[in-house]
Amino acid sequence: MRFDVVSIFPEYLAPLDLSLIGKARTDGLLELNVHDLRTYTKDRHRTVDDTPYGGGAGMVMKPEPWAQALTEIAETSPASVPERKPTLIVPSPAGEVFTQKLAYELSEEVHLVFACGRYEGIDERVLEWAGEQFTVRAVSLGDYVLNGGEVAVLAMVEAIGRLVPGVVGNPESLIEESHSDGLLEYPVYTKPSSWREREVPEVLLSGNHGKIAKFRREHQLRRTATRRPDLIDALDVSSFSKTERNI
Ligand SMILES: OB(O)c1ccc2cc[nH]c2c1
Repeated sequence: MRFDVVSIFPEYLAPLDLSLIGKARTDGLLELNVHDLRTYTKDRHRTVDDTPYGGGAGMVMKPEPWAQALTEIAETSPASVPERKPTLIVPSPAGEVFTQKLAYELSEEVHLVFACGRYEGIDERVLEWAGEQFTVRAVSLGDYVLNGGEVAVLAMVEAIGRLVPGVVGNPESLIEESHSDGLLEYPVYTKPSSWREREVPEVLLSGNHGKIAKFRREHQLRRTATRRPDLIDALDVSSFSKTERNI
């Protein structure tokens, strides 16, 4: 999987040199190229923004530097072959919401390109123009607004990259995590079994794997129903036991 990120703050992406994603890059499982948008400006002030047509507060990112940067990336893309285009992800509060389902879908791609907007956003014509060379998707982390796309890209690259085979050492750990089965994950405990007068649930010390699995499933359902009732509505409960349906 190759990632390319274009930003006016390339140093914002430095955390992707660390930990799991950093090791996957060293091991050759992931490739990450970060590009400074100002490299693709032509004026002495390296201008990337200008005032909005129609008036209004703030500035808008000029289209031409983006076209230069994205064209260069597309020309070297492993996905720029007949019947296949690289995917261009544009973080935006006006985008589809990023979910674990979308992370899995995108982890199947060979080349993801991220365009980090700043100011009031990128000239809309860039997203229209880019559709010739890319599959373009505007994506939001959630219903709140950041100051630019970089933080969203950090989250998405980690969420997507960790799903690429070989990146996470034990793939089984991807199975029982939140959202992998539509539910939130169960509570976890470790030593000591008694801590500040709080005990680990007895069943987890029993060695009875059937009872442990039942305990964990019930806590997944209870936690999801309490914290994210919206996820319950989306579940296919036809496989649930009578007890599970009444939690
Ligand atoms: O909240 B966001 O995901 C986001 C993304 C891009 C820009 C550009 C200016 N503000 C932004 C916010």
